[in-house]
Amino acid sequence: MDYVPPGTGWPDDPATPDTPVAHDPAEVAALAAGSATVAELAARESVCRACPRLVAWREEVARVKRRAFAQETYWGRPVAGWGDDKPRLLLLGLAPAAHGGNRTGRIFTGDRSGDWLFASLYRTGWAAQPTSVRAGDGQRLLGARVAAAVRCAPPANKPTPEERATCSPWLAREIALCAGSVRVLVALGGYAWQACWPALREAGYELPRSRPPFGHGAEVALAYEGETVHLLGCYHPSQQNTFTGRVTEDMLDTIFRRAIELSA
Ligand SMILES: O=c1cc[nH]c(=O)[nH]1
Repeated sequence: MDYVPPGTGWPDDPATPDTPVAHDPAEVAALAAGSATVAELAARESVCRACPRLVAWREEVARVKRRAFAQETYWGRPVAGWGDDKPRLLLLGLAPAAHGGNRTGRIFTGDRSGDWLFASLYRTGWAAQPTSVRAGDGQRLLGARVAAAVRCAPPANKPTPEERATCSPWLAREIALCAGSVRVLVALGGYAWQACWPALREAGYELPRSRPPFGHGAEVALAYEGETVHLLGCYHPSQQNTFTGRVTEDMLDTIFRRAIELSA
């Protein structure tokens, strides 16, 4: 087996061997819509097999592994959202990294982007620890939740438009299940900014007629059941951005401090 089968004791595995599996986009939509809790949603999406290219890639990466992690068992499955079930802050990324979330089973955990992200969340009071290295490491998000627009690690970090559309009901349902408490959403990168727009509409948010351009510090006021909710843009803390100085620690901290102000 090139991935962790459900129900075999992986810390935080939300699924059991009986969890229903989606094999095509229609099943994704039905199972996502029928999920009454974030735990149920996480269980269902964590065994999804609807995108053949992504299933093949996530399992191939889990079989071949990176040399540094050769002794580890890779998760090799879709990576659900993670954190507080009733968050004030919802963070949205692109997709699990091949040797990050696809290895550890927890989004942004065990990759360089996550090192930057969790350090900033810790400095600004949204995380209990400055690092997130593996499921069961004691990390906790404090009033925050992190999810990815696409739940499986994609080849070259680039999901196809069809894969994004197939995965969208999982994202939309997670946004809907958290909407009662969320005051601020942060899109980490332009991909998440684009992907969250239809998912927010499907989740019941009122959006401006046209989507404003993505930028670091961009702010859009949305409404959910009469309450104002803020969408913030933040450059993705990818190695490409952090190596080149396009994103600095201060820039990330500024966004998460702004999220505190807006969610107070
Ligand atoms: O969006 C994401 C999620 C995890 N790791 C990344 O590098 N990007």
